[in-house]
Amino acid sequence: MTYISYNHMHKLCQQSAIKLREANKMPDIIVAISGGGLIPARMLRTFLKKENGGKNIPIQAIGLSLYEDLGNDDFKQVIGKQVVKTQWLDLNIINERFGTLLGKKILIVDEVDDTRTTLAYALEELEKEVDIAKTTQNSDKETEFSIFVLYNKMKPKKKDLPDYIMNQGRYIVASDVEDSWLCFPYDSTDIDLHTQRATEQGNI
Ligand SMILES: O=P(O)(O)OC[C@H]1O[C@H](OP(=O)(O)OP(=O)(O)O)[C@H](O)[C@@H]1O
Repeated sequence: MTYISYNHMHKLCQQSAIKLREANKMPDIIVAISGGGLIPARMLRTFLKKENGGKNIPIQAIGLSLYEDLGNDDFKQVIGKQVVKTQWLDLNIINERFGTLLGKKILIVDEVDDTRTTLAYALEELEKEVDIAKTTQNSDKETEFSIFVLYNKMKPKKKDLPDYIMNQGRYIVASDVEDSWLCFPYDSTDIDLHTQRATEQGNI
């Protein structure tokens, strides 16, 4: 098990904000995948603001949850894992506030890329929103998606991200980690013990 401290997440966000600016990937809008993506998104915003000349970058949240479908058939214990939307963008508010999604740089943020199922789903669904906006607004303006994760587990993935994400510097990872169980501080019921374990493992 790998114990992660708040400090570790915070410092990775600090380093990553610099990387994002240097790679010209400063977003117009952050889309955080709730729940785990909310925390790095907020930490990152602090440092992106610094890199962005003091201008805050808005965070929108989407809720995605991995749902293990156990099915009803006694012989099939686990059919597979699918993603369930628990919250989605309010496009009325986005359009009112930002004009449109089109032409924007959008950074999708999550805390961990495990099987990549959630990220692939998030991107696909957000791309659908862009396609709808292009049709309704009669525009061919592109929206530039990038993805930021704090921890990428180095393991075979169940889903792929498109080449335009992987090959154009649009998949930004703060830390590549071994495939072990990651214990995040917000899941802990004893934060002092948790932080002590994270410190012993050097994740501080
Ligand atoms: O790469 P994957 O295999 O798709 O897994 C990664 C996802 O799993 C966790 O979310 P979870 O569904 O557990 O919800 P939570 O963020 O609310 O804890 C995590 O926050 C990622 O979004």
